Amino acid sequence: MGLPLLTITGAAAAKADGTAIANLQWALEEGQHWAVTGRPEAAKTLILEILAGRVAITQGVIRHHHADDYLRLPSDGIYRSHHDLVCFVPFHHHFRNRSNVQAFYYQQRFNSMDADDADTVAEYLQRITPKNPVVVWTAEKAMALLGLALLANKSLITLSNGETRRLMLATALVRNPRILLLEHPLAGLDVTTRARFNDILKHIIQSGIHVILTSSPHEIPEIITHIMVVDGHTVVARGPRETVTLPELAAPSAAAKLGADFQGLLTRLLAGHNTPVSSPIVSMKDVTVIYGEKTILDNINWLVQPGEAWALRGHNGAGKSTLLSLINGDNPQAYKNNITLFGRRRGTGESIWDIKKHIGYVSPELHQYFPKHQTVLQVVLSGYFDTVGLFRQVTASQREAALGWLQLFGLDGVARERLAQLSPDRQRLCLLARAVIKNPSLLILDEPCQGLSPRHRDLFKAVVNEIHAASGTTIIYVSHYDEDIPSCVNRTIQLEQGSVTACSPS
Ligand SMILES: Nc1ncnc2c1ncn2[C@@H]1O[C@H](COP(=O)(O)OP(=O)(O)OP(=O)(O)O)[C@@H](O)[C@H]1O
Repeated sequence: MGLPLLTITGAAAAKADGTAIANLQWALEEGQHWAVTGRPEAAKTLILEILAGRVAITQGVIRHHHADDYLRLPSDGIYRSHHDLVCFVPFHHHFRNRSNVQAFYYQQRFNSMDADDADTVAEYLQRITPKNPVVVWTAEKAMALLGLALLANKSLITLSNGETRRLMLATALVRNPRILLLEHPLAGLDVTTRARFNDILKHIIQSGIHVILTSSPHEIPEIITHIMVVDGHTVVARGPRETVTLPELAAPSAAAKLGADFQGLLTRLLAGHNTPVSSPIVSMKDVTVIYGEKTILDNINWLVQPGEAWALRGHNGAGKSTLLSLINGDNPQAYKNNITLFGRRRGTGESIWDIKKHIGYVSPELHQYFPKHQTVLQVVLSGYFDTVGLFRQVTASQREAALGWLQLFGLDGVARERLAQLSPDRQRLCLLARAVIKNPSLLILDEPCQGLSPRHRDLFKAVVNEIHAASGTTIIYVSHYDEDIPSCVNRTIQLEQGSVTACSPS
């Protein structure tokens, strides 16, 4: 047997938020494909970041034998490094505009004019020049595998969350790596794509790529041959799949319960709730959204009464986020439609702030575009003002409430860290605290649990149940996973290709 592709001996690394890995010993042999599972989420990601060279190790050695032949190639004026053959697909993605000077902003996709400033899917993929001379994956082949061919001429900024996740994977393939690192590749994908994912991986693996991914224990794709289990700062088990005992799976709890200590804190935080709204929260009549030639929402009728809790469901690209953008004031097409929010018809002189003051909101897009330079405490406090970051003075009681929410979500120890220094799952918890802090009349939770550990997911579901019960808050909840949906959600609206295909109870 030849040398392993990769070896790690005695490696240690740490991040500012306390995430750390100590004494990592590991080898990747030819033909092996690994899942990193266990907890916390951030430590699993840290292992991928170490392998990707994104976080430097402070002890130990990593050897990249997989790149030995590549590094011996004539340089031809190209700077070669083993990094050229390792591709990391993080949970978050950052596309830039055509001139590469500016990151997108999060409402930009709903302003179709701005879409011209972005590459199309095909342009973006064709622009990638792999350094690896062995090219297996062209843009066309990657688009075909990931069901992106129909989206080839779409502007990047207009893609839905699930479509974007698929594009990120295609981007990595077109770089033709030998080792592909995938952070929670299934998150954000709809049920059908998740079911196909093992097949997608099979094609990738058959092309000679070695896959290492992070995963929850119950979602490890069949094709994965080896498992590494993380607990805290260390790897507690690793080896062939059949020999590794998986960490106990958190039972998906339909009605997760809060511990007694949290219960008292939450009751205090929910005291002094918003004044109940009597008119319908949302009334949509024949709502249609068209971009260019494409109808994104087609004649939608939907009535949401105060205190109702809805699941908004549908495949990737069905139109869920677009529908929500009409409610939270982010989409200018709301004016052309017959939409009444909180008793006031859209387009009758109200400002977007008049709408947003009633709404607490979180979504993958908000997370992706949220500026990360402010502190965790500032980010949570910004929820009072519906601004993306804090730009105002706050009162002592607002500050106290923010610290209370941070305590509830286990983030009080990092209140003064910048958001950027937190792992994505903790950033998400911070944005969830931001969404609920003002006790809004309407909570719009678009894939709120994406990237959370089962424990944090259950905590958040319990919080939502409690908010709904104690405050009569209206809830609209989007998720591709049944187990992510809190038990208080008892109504469903289903979208397919922009049309309502089911609404229950009707
Ligand atoms: N400005 C735009 N121009 C053209 N197409 C757009 C625009 N905005 C959204 N779309 C398209 O509309 C469709 C619906 O997108 P939307 O984000 O609402 O889907 P979604 O149901 O939220 O999907 P996901 O589950 O992946 O988040 C997608 O195919 C998307 O590419």
